[in-house]
Parts: sequence; structure tokens; C-alpha cells
Amino acid sequence: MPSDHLSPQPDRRRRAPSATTLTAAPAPIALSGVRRSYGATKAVDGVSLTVPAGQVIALLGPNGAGKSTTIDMLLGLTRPDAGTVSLFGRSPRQACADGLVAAMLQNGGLLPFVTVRTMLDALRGLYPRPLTVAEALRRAGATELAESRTEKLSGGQRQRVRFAVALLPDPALLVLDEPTAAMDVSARQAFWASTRAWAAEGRTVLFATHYLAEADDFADRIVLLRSGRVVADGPTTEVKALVGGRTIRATLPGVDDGGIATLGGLPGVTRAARRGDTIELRCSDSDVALRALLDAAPTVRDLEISGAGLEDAFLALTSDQPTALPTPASPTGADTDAAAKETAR
Ligand SMILES: Nc1ncnc2c1ncn2[C@@H]1O[C@H](COP(=O)(O)OP(=O)(O)OP(=O)(O)O)[C@@H](O)[C@H]1O
Repeated sequence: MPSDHLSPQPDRRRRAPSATTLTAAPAPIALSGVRRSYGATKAVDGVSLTVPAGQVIALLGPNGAGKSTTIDMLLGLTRPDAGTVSLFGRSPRQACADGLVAAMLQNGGLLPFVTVRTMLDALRGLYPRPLTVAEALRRAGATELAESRTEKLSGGQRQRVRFAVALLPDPALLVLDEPTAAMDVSARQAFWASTRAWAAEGRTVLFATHYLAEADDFADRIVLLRSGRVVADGPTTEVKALVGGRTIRATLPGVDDGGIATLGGLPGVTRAARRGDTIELRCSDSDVALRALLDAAPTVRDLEISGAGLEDAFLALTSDQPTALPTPASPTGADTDAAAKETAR
């Protein structure tokens, strides 16, 4: 049995609501003041998060930030030491058993020595309202793999089949832990196109990734974890905006280290660097910096000014000495309240 197959004992007497009837139902994900320690390590240290239906949310953070532990608690695979986890108003295990939640985890396997179709057929019987095998394969972009034996699949093909397994219960919430790790560029694009199309029907997706570009391109909202805590939470544009400042890039022929030191001291510039004849100035005020640069180096050319990217935000917000952090945005408001109550306990 694949370890990412998360419907232990489906209850066929219970009619679980379909994805389309869940819009007015309890939130697909509600974490409140969740904590989990391993010995002295606080893997998750008071995370509160409410995710409404239809949202695609990316969980980001450096190694050891607590992403997988958060996902494990979300799926009922690990119990929190404190706080509550609710999926569609139910316990994680019940929500999984009702076919409302499915996951693709990093260590998930496939049944060996059978064809993909046989495996999906066998798994279908475990769910209250499964997709047809053909539909699950189509949505996962894996139709041509139906007759392949599972042990002969390449890494990227396995990922697509695992995606079909996750879609099989027609879950209203899909949880993905680094889902595109083994995929090539075109498989990755197809995966996200299909995930977005699936989410556009009102379903919810939470994914953890180290590919910041994926979060930037596909998530409606980013939650950035550091040392088990949420350090930023909001739409991608807002998370980027938490790191103020712009960067000026330009060509300045013949610039040397002394010249770079001078540029680093210009008004409005916080840091200067060079690569060959290309200079890069991080700015607290790019308008002031640009005027000063043109005065100080009239031969400068090919000027470009850009805002902070997600990578800048990620590095600034997760480094050991983060820049002064604004309070994480809380799209629900309730998150902040819950966190505050938990802290006060
Ligand atoms: N089963 C465990 N036993 C002991 N420590 C653990 C266990 N699981 C996680 N940890 C520790 O908890 C912290 C958070 O780990 P977690 O795997 O949740 O982080 P992550 O953000 O998913 O990291 P990565 O990006 O490397 O996958 C780390 O310090 C990790 O060493």
C-alpha cells in the first residue's frame, strides 16, 4: 500500500459532501496554535493557519523549518503536542477516511509488480466517491502509463502516477510535499497546469516546495516558516513587499573594488556588488540612489531597476539575522486571534 494513500477505513454509510457543496462548509484547513517538539527541538512552534476553499497555498521555508512536520500533523500522521487541527470541521483522520483529503508525500510508494491501471482499480474500492481510473489518469497527465508496470516507471513517471493516486478519491483538499522533485521542466509545467485546473473547480491545494519560482507562479498565498514559526503569510505580492527596497543593475566598464566601495556609500544604497562590468546596488531609496549614481559615474549605462523578488524575501525573512519583520499578514484575521490566545495560555 502506498504510504501516501491516506484513507485507512472509509465509512461508506457517511455521505461526505462533494467538493462543490463545500463552499459554505467549515474551512478545509484550520490549524490553531499547533506545536510539536522532538526532544529539545521545537519543530513546529505555535502555527495558526486558516485556508479557505479554492485557495492554492505554498508552504515555504529553509531545511528544518517545520514544513513536513506541519503537513504530518495536518494529515493526522503525527499528533500535535498542543493546539488543534481541523479539516472541513473534522479530525484529520476522519477527513481522510471520508475521501475529502489526499496527499502526495515525499516518501510515498506505489504497489509493485502490477500495472498502473490494476493498482488504481484496487485503490478505487477504498473510497466513497472515487474518480474513474481513466479520469484520474487524464487529470494527472498519465493516461499513456496505464498499462505500465509500476516498478518500471522513471522517477518523473512515478510522480505522475502518484498524482493520479492522490486524485483518485476526488478529494476536496490536496496536500503535496515537494510534488515536482523528480519532474523535468515540461512535466512540471503540465503538473501545475493540471493542479490549477483542478483547484479552479473550488478545491484547495496546500504544497510545500523549495522551488520559489513554483510558489511565485502557482500559489495564491504563501506561508513562510522559520524555526517552526510563521514569519510571513499573505499573497505572493505582499510577501515580496515585506522586503522593501529595489535593486539597480547597470554596466559600468572598468569598475574595481574601490569603485564598488564608493558606490556602496552613495545615498540610498545599502549594498553594492559587481560581476565583471555589471554592478548591482541594493537600495533603500532607488530614486535618490539613481541620481547619485549618475552624478558619481556618468559613464554608467544599461540601467535596470527591479523590485525585490520572492528569493530576496525568502532570504531576508529566514536568515539568522532577519531584517526587522513586519507582522505577518493574516488573510483571515482569525489566525492572529487564535495565535494570540494560544500564546496567552
Ligand atoms: N521524527 C523526528 N525526530 C526527531 N527530529 C525530527 C523528526 N522530524 C523532524 N525533526 C526535526 O524537526 C525540525 C523540523 O523538521 P521538518 O522535517 O518538519 O522540516 P522541513 O521544513 O520539512 O525540512 P526540509 O525542507 O529539510 O524537508 C528539524 O529540526 C528536524 O530535524
